[in-house]
Amino acid sequence: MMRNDIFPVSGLIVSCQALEDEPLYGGDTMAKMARAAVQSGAIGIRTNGVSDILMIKNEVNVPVIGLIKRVIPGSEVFITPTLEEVKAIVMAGADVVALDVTDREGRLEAVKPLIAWAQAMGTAVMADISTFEEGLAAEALGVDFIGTTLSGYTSYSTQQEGPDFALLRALSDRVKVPVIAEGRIWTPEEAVKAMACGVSHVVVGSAITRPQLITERYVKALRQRV
Ligand SMILES: CC(=O)N[C@H](C=O)[C@@H](O)[C@H](O)[C@H](O)COP(=O)(O)O
Repeated sequence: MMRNDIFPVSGLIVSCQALEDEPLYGGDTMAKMARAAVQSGAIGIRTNGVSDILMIKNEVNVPVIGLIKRVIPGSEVFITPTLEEVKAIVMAGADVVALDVTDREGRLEAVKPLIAWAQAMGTAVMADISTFEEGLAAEALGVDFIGTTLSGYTSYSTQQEGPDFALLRALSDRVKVPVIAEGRIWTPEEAVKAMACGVSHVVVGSAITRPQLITERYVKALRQRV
């Protein structure tokens, strides 16, 4: 399916997420992060959890990609694992539901009713994938966007420090569904390079909204000098 109506122009989507164990968790902190991002030109926000989706929808006027991270014991699928989360995200008013579309634990089959439910409600679906093959499977499942979110986060995908540019290029060359670059993009130069691979949009999270990780990079660099 093509949902060019959601993000009519290509650009930067800022992921504003703080989990319970992170310093910025709670209150309206992520809504403020979202406001700062939109003030400076972000065309969309990606966020986790009903409360942050609601507050961000209230705060800014750009499309919101919603997900719910939930760890189910015995399973590795943690991004919007079940229909319960899909319903909560849609009801909270997200414009796009992001969910795991990886080839493990029978997920490529199990995810079908989740995609169908969201789309029947008029909410688009972003498939978070980790490999080229999963991208093709996601397209065949009829998702609206394919994100490279999970490359490096499944045991069998390419593990690397930087963004998976090879995957961005390969998928953009092959699929008709818009590809969203996501994962470990830390610099404007990397964002530009991702776009040059042919993707429609770039998601940047930690490099903008996780100060503890940004600080860590500086401290590490300073410690490593000489
Ligand atoms: C693997 C996983 O759980 N990714 C999550 C997905 O929503 C987020 O924790 C990331 O921050 C997001 O993907 C953006 O990536 P980065 O923060 O690297 O720019």
